[in-house]
Amino acid sequence: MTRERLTIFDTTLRDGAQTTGVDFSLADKRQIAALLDDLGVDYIEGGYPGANPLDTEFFAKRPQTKARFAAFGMTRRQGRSAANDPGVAALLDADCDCVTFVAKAWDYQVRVALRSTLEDNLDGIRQSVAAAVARGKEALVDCEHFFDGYKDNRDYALCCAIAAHEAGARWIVLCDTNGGSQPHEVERIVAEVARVIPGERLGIHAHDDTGQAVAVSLAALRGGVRQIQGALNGLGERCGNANLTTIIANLLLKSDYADRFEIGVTRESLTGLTRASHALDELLNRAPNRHAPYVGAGAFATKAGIHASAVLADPRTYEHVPPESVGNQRRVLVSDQAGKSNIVAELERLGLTLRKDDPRLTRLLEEVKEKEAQGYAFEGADASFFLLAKRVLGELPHYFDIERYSVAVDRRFGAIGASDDAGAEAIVKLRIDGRSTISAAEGNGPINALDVALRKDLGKYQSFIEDVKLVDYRVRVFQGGTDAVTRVLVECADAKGEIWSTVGVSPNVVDASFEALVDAIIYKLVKSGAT
Ligand SMILES: CC(=O)SCCNC(=O)CCNC(=O)[C@H](O)C(C)(C)COP(=O)(O)OP(=O)(O)OC[C@H]1O[C@@H](n2cnc3c(N)ncnc32)[C@H](O)[C@@H]1OP(=O)(O)O
Ligand SMILES: CC(=O)C(=O)O
Repeated sequence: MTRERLTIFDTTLRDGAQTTGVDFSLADKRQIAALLDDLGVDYIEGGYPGANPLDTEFFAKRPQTKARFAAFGMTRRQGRSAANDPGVAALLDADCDCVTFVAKAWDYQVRVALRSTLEDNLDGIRQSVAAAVARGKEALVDCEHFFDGYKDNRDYALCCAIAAHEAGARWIVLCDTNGGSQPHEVERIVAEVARVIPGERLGIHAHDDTGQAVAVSLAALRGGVRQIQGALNGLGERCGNANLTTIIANLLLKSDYADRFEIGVTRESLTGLTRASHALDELLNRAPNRHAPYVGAGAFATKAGIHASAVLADPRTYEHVPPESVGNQRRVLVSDQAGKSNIVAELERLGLTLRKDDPRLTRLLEEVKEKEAQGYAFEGADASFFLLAKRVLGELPHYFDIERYSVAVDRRFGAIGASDDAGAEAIVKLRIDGRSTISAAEGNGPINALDVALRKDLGKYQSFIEDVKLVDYRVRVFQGGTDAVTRVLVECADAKGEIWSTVGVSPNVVDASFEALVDAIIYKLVKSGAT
């Protein structure tokens, strides 16, 4: 059966720039465009030339993409002709393949927001589209508030869409701008519109204000649209746009869509989806959403013991698609919810083999549960779990003893006009092979000072840890109040790119940090084969 071609339109660089807390640089925009192009989307909406210097500069030297490159902006302002509107001129002059005009499609918005007449708005749509077509650009019209408008004044909303179509727009995009529409409404309305304008000219642009933008987009597809708009990781105004990361995976992996439709993203490039999603977060300096469908670290993570034992028998018992299909991976977590199956799986991932009937496994599981009850969390500290397992198995080499450490925090208040000065000093005393070493270090804070002092002189082991870098440090205080227990998670990396996490727990944040730092060093020594 031949499949119908479906068009994917990405607006990460335009609507995504309207996300609270997102502030793209020019370099970010270029990298994101390349990321999207590698993925295989059909259109990349680059931004709004003329609205701000960044977007104007971005369009002055457009990225070279296989995807069609779109400039976004509004239809001509009221009281002006399209030929005499600097905003429209900036769009027509922009180095792009197509222009997306945003146009009001709800009579109430025309009256209240534009303070214009219904006829002038229609004329603005016609003139703007015609001007783009005359300049040899493909035109798209985002019919803003289309669904709310349709429910309020069906005829006017349709007139806007028809005006765009008749003026020569390639795509008429029905927008759920306020994000309040329900999937069943959208499916019905799209099916009605598709009786007037062919579905292969219709698109959907949905916002996620009811948490249903993906469902709304897929409902619109069932209703008849053949273009889906969205943004990577669901970036966008307010609660975001339809999450293209999720939509693309659904379209390729769910047979209802995959059997009927073909998209530019291939099954092969789908295996880069998790990487692309995380690369975007990295550029934005945001932690990836662990719970994101398909690409989150938790999307294929199994915590419950009962699930783990089934997943080990056959992953399909608790996985709706194979994690590799989207470039993600299966994880079986170790925690107080674990059974022996979780432990066996995690040990195996860490390179340790233990049979399920080995009595040491029972001891290890008991230790895990006991430590978790004290506040440890091994789920995010695989290296500490590895060391615990090695200890229980009697396989952990003894490298050094810690005799003591101390830390002093110092703050000097400057004279008027001079700046304040804050810092910390730490001393760490170790015994290695019967010899005491004492190291002192300064740092910008107590943990930094301790970290530097601990790694300053490890005697014969020093060469094994030279390339260790602390890359993340997180503190969680639980049980409230000043007598609370503190959990510290530390993430380290080495020159080979290996990353490992350790945990420390104590009522004292410095002590918890020291425990996690020591585990991080011992893990590196074990992994390096130091004896
Ligand atoms: C649904 C969406 O997400 S649309 C996303 C739009 N994106 C953005 O707004 C981000 C970039 N925007 C901007 O930088 C600025 O708003 C600009 C440069 C476009 C315009 O700035 P200003 O000229 O200062 O106008 P301002 O933003 O205050 O108001 C928008 C104006 O456009 C008019 N307008 C809004 N939509 C349309 C439209 N589709 N067609 C014609 N005019 C429109 C409004 O009536 C208002 O007119 P007014 O200035 O006569 O009151
Ligand atoms: C065009 C657009 O971003 C919207 O209507 O939501």
